[in-house]
Amino acid sequence: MQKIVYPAKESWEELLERPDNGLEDLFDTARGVLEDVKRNKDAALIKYTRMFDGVELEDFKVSQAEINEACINISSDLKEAILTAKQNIETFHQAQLREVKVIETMPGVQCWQKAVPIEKVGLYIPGGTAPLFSTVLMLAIPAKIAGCKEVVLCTPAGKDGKINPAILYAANLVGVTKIFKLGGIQAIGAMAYGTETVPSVSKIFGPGNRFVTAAKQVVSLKDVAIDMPAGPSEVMVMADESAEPAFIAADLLSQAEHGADSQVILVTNNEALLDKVEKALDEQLNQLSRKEVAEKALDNSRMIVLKSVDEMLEMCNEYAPEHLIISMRDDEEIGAKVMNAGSIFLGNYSPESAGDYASGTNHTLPTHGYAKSYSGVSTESFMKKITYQKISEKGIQKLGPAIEIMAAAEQLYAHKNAVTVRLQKIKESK
Ligand SMILES: NC(=O)c1ccc[n+]([C@@H]2O[C@H](COP(=O)([O-])OP(=O)(O)OC[C@H]3O[C@@H](n4cnc5c(N)ncnc54)[C@H](O)[C@@H]3O)[C@@H](O)[C@H]2O)c1
Ligand SMILES: N[C@H](CO)Cc1c[nH]c[nH+]1
Ligand SMILES: [Zn+2]
Repeated sequence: MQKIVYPAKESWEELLERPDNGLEDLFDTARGVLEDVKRNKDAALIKYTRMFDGVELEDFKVSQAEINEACINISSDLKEAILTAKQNIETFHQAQLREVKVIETMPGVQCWQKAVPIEKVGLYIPGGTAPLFSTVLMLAIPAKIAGCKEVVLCTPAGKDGKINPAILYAANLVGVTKIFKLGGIQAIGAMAYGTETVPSVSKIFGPGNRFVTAAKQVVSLKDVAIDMPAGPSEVMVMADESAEPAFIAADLLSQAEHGADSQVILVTNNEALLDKVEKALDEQLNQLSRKEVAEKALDNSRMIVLKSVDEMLEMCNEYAPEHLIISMRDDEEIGAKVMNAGSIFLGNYSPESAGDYASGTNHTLPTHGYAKSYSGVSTESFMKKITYQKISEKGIQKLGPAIEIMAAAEQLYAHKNAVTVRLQKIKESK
């Protein structure tokens, strides 16, 4: 990991650059594949699954027999752990449902807003390098709490043509049964446009690699809504002298092992930490099965020493990390000043992995600086809001003249008349 001490402000932008994942070229690739899936449906899915996943498949739908078999093959320890996570994620996401509140903006003018579920949603579960069954919980639980009627799940099959049993177990546990063996751009195309076997949906959720992220962005331009661009994982650790170097190294590696295009950044006001963290990284790297992937991600990564906590905050807000760990004495006070981050972990005992799996918060989060403008997935992401209003005779008498004047000023006389005819009727009835 590159070490940088007291960088000049002018160099920050360059320092904080994400690894170039060639997204521009990817958009062209994605467009081509998506067009083909739209036109040739299942035939295109067969072709691209062979081409990109190296799997020969005729039927993408996972059968109930496959789900049942997967459930038998999960150890009781893993089942128990998944249940703990499920409970916490349910508790946190259930609490996000809001009550409908009727607001009287003026006498006789009542307005309210009701959230209703998006009826058909598609969940993408990454499976290229690691089968992220935890993502099933993160997406399907809020979808069910929101009340979505149709939940479609796509995830790539392994070379044996099978889906990892833990993904099927988690899906079955939360009541998702429309599961398809599809990954990458073709999975996004199938859910966006529908094919002979895969139903189309109104909104697509889920993280994924750069191909998946590019495809989601392309289909979102006109065909279907998406949650957000949730690409290669990243973490920023803000640390002072109270931080534990071994914990920092572990947290950096936890996101580095996701992929070679992940990025991890340490920002500190304590220069002495750098060597200690570097040593801990070397020790811990050797114990990882995904050492090579993590090493590549560390090449994209930096340790930066800044002069003050204010500068550290400024850098964090400029970078807008997907995950932010604050291992500092005043963690809560500093955390309250953060404007741009997907999810924040406070103190020495809140590892980022807790949010990835089981504390209850959602791990589907905006990456690549999108935390400046997007939130992570929540129950609300699976809902849309409808506003209602009910205006009484008294209400339209009070509000009507303002509407008439504004409509006339915009020269929209039919708008004005919709009020005028009502006011006249009230006058005549008196
Ligand atoms: N931001 C978040 O919330 C979040 C959460 C979890 C995971 N992630 C990220 O998700 C990603 C998961 O990536 P993954 O690769 O393991 O799984 P994936 O399922 O996202 O991608 C695998 C698919 O990519 C397609 N693909 C591979 N090479 C291709 C090529 N050359 N051309 C076209 N398509 C190709 C294949 O069809 C394959 O099925 C990681 O980058 C991880 O960091 C992000
Ligand atoms: N850290 C990932 C989000 O960037 C989520 C995840 C799933 N499993 C492990 N981690
Ligand atoms: Zn993770």
